[in-house]
Amino acid sequence: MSSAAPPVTGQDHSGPDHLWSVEEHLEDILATVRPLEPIELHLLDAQGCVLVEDITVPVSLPPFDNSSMDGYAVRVADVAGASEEFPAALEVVGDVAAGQAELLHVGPGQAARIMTGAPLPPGAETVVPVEWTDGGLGEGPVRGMRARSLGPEGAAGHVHVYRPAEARAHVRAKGSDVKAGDRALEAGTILGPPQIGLLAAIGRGTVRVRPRPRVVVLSTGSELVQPGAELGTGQIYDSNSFALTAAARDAGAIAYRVGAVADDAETLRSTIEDQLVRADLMVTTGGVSVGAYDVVKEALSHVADEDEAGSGIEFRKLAMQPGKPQGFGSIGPDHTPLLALPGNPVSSYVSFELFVRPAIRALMGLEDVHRPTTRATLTADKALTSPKGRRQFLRGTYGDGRVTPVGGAGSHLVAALAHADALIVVPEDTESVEPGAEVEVILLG
Ligand SMILES: Nc1nc2c(c(=O)[nH]1)N[C@H]1C(S)=C(S)[C@@H](COP(=O)(O)OP(=O)(O)OC[C@H]3O[C@@H](n4cnc5c(N)ncnc54)[C@H](O)[C@@H]3O)O[C@H]1N2
Ligand code: MOO
Repeated sequence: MSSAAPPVTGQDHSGPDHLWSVEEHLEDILATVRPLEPIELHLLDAQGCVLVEDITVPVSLPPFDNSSMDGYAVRVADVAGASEEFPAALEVVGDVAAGQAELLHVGPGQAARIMTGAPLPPGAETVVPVEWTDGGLGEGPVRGMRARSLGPEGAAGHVHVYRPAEARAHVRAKGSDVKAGDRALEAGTILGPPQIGLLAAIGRGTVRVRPRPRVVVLSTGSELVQPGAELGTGQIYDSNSFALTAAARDAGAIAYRVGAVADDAETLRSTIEDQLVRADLMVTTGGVSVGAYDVVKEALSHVADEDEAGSGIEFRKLAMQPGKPQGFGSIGPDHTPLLALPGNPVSSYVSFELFVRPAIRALMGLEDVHRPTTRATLTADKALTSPKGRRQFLRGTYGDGRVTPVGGAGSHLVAALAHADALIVVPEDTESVEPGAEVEVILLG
């Protein structure tokens, strides 16, 4: 609709017709949003969070030499040259099980039955797997040990060993994983399942991380009905608050969905005030364009705290499609950032991906706040068209270096959005893209 060129940073943004570029709006948001203060969290509560401390290993892993096989702990010389024809016959002095505190001593001509993970008993130099022995049964090689409850005699008597073993075979050395004093994890690490596993393995119960931001999602519109209820004339189901709450969780936030608020400025203002207590970031949808019932704009245009420079919500137009009308600023005593997204479902989702997701990830202290992008060859029946001066984000499916549009450009097309896994980016100065052309693609993961 507009032929305005993408604005240049530093130019006057004050005019109502000024179109902000996607980058300018995002820069503005990211300049405002600061990482949350670190807190100490239990390991599972810290999943997905950024570590803010270096973690040093207090105790080596493994903490002691232990067996990697169920078998017999023996001396190397006692099994040297052993074969099926000429097995080594050893006296079994007992069992060493994982977690057993009292250790047997293995002397010359002796063997201790040992379980995976159990400490190598003093005197023993190596482990022969049970499959290389007769398991004490005297009937040739066995496939495993009999359960202790079924065959308690297995911990005594004699065992025939059919193969030799080198020193420390099937032995996991103390400290072979990490040593006491080593750096286990560095500050800045994102705690995924393996990192949480390592922290637990070295005995850490809690860690200092930046917490997940609490994001409150609130939709507006008197036409909106909660899914599951009956639709009246002129009503539609509230899908935005569900999509965006899910998207906020997917981005790493603890997200709270507030049911749709009717188009009444006073109700909206008080609902937002009530919600501020549990919000590190507020997201609203709808009510930001130029209609007579565009209540978000009406309610939030004048919330600036006169004592605090820079507070308040500013409504602006962006050189993008969908997602042209946007509001951004801070609100309440703690200057909680608030993003007011347009109501059209695809517009709100695309806006979330471009602006809210990076804000959530910045609050988490993540370095890389953006979705991955790639270049792909456009597969389509006909050329794509895009309004001049607006960066267009079309929905598509991506695979094998190719991207195919799904549905059209309409910002009401939720079904097509549900079948897309990528956004096709058509730059501001491009009005048409031919099939076979290379395009930029944002991968939605
Ligand atoms: N005269 C003009 N009209 C419009 C303009 C404009 O520049 N001049 N901009 C258009 C664009 S672009 C957009 S985007 C929308 C944004 O409108 P609002 O943010 O005020 O959103 P609403 O009017 O409240 O709703 C728009 C549309 O989306 C549906 N909607 C809203 N909330 C939900 C929800 N939670 N779940 C599902 N669907 C929702 C709503 O029913 C409307 O159909 O303005 C254009 N108009
Ligand atoms: O720009 Mo609106 O967000 O197209 O639908």
